[in-house]
Amino acid sequence: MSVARVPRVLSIAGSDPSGGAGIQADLKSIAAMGGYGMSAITALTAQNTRGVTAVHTPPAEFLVAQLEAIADDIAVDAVKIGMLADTAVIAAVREWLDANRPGVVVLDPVMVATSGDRLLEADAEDALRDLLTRAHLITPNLPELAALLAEPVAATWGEALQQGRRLSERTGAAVLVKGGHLDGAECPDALVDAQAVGSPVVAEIPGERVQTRNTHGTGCSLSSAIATVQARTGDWANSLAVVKEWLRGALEASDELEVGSGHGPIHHFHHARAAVPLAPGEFTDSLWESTAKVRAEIDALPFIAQLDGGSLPEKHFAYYLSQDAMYLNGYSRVLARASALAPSEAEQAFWAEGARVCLEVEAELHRTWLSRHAAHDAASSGGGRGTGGAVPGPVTKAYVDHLLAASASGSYGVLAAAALPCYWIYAEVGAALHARHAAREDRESHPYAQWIGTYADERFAEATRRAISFTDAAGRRASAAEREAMRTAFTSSAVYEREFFDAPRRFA
Ligand SMILES: Nc1ncnc2c1ncn2[C@@H]1O[C@H](COP(=O)(O)OP(=O)(O)O)[C@@H](O)[C@H]1O
Ligand SMILES: Cc1ncc(COP(=O)(O)O)c(N)n1
Repeated sequence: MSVARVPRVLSIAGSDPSGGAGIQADLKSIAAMGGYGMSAITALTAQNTRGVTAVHTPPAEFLVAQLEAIADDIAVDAVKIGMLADTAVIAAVREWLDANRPGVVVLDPVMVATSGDRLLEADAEDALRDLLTRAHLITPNLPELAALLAEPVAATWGEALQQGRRLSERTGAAVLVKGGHLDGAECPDALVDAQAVGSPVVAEIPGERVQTRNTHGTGCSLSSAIATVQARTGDWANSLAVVKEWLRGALEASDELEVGSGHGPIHHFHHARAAVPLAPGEFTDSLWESTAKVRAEIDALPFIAQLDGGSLPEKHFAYYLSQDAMYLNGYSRVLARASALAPSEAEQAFWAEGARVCLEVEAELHRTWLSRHAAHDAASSGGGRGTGGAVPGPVTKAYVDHLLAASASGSYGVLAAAALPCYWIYAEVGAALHARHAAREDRESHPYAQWIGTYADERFAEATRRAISFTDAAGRRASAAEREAMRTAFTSSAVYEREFFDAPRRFA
């Protein structure tokens, strides 16, 4: 069999205006699998995720006109057949298939929608049985498999495979037996071909059931996707494996779509999300989201509770301040590097100002806080200018090394993402501490009242908003790989933020 690089795949099916099933699902699935999609519409439905309210079937001659227009001009590598509505439509499709004999014909014997509405007139079932012999692969769900055989619906997977073999025997086509309607946590699929040498079960792919209501159009999507991959690769078992993995991702990502209140559609392009332009704020929101666990751990640290309640040992506070001063010195150099790499003057000025402020705050720490803390001086080991004599603790050293490595990466985006948690997490932790403090009756006598007062700095809050917005813009410009490197840099810094708050307890 010849294979097509971009297979031209024709869907002969009904329209679902809500976009989740029918030709709309087929065109998305064909494109998602790398094919060029076309559609000849058999019938129009009025439906949404809750059900079908009306069906209009145009005269079969108009379907014939569509099919002829396509075949006159375009080579068709694969055909997927879905909703057929009535006997006149089935006859038109049968004649077209007999005249054109496409290399891949996948037939999804659509009878009843997920919502329970009929999509094939009851008197057309015999005509559909006859059409099955023209297909290479038939993809019934369990109720359709049973209806085509005029048998009860299979209660077990073993029974379903037996029914698949019987349908394959009767039609000469391979049957994809689908486990979507089974009870339980498993959702297997199997390719059954009565003419195969050895076992009729040519391939069986186990699958875990994805917990979601969004299964509208899974059968349509599966059948058109498998037709496309088959036209590309010429290997049914491999096509099923590829499509099943894609379908699992599409079901898992379906909640992102927020379409309708019933059985929603699947996310056909879940695998291409990295190629979609990001909305403003979307990237940094997702960075923030991916550090939710670390931030919850920070909120639960004894250091935060003790600073809040006033019981933080002075030795811990002094250690924290002296490490903060040393950190700020390194951080200032890192921000200066961000300024040097910045793609715009606004960003260049912003990071340079950040670098200057760090040195100012460091000096202020020495002038006011650190000079008062004898514990800090006792812990110092003499020497280094700008650090008050103390040496960087293990966390300070590791955090600054991580930031310096990000600045050596040469990527402005990675460096901005690495620098951001120090603004963002510190601002959030400080704002929460400050809000709780402001609500206290006894705040005048709180031993750390003055320090907690420094957390309500509107200039720092504004700088944080700008750092977020610059990092977000860098993320939007970045390639998928650079964005991943930015995420790694950001989440590592968030972990160092946690370790930094916890360091006094461990090392003071
Ligand atoms: N909740 C689910 N989790 C994982 N796969 C599913 C789920 N529901 C359906 N599938 C898969 O979707 C495809 C369509 O299955 P099925 O629901 O049986 O057919 P239909 O959509 O035609 O009723 C099959 O590959 C099946 O295994
Ligand atoms: C036009 C049209 N065709 C097919 C289906 C079946 O959908 P499902 O794949 O959920 O069984 C549908 N609901 N509408």
